[in-house]
Amino acid sequence: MYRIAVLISGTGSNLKSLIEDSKAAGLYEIAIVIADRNAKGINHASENSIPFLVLDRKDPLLSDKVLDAVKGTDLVVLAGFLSILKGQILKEYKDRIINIHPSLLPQFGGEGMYGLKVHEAVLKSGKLISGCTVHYVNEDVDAGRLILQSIVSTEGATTPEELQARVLGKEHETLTTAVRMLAMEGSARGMR
Ligand SMILES: Nc1nc2c(c(=O)[nH]1)N[C@@H](CN(C=O)c1ccc(C(=O)N[C@@H](CCC(=O)O)C(=O)O)cc1)CN2
Ligand SMILES: NCC(=O)N[C@@H]1O[C@H](COP(=O)([O-])[O-])[C@@H](O)[C@H]1O
Repeated sequence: MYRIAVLISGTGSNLKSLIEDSKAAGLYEIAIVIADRNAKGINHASENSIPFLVLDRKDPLLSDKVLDAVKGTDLVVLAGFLSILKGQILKEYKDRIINIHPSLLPQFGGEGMYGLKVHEAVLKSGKLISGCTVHYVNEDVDAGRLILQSIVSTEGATTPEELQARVLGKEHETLTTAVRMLAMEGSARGMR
């Protein structure tokens, strides 16, 4: 079975959709959930008997502790994870860490661009469309190869919260689709 680790920092709605999809699809299982703070989303793990680990985002060894915890998994999924990964994990898990970002990268990404800040910037820009992006993770924030994008209209969205809610709904289907694709590809490779 294709095993994934899911990393969170917040409410975990993307984690929740991955938990539901893993049960529905049977293509992958969530081996561990890791938070870099006492995130509400941990409740989704505990309610589904999924092992979880809470780390400290201020810990200089955070990335190394994440690497230790994800060993044995096939894919690491950053689902609202707000710490920047550094060092050995990026080498050992090259092309095996993905992230979901709430804009159409390369626009509105990079250091400092997370959560509502992204949607504020999109609305301020006057763009008629926004969306979300699943991409590979490398040492440069939000600069890895794109995997999947989904588009939403910004029409009628007057607050960042309204746009966030619209984009978040698309994130759930986009992230689960991307994970299914990688799980099928990984399982097929493993069969060769
Ligand atoms: N090596 C990488 N690590 C991470 C990436 C990445 O592409 N490469 N993506 C981020 C997720 N992300 C956008 O999708 C992102 C997350 C956080 C930040 C940011 O500026 N964070 C603040 C701290 C915020 C907090 O802890 O509350 C900061 O670092 O000062 C930007 C983009 C995940 N990791
Ligand atoms: N740059 C990273 C970033 O902004 N990630 C965003 O954090 C939210 C987490 O929501 P969730 O905890 O409900 O899944 C999501 O909107 C995700 O795109």
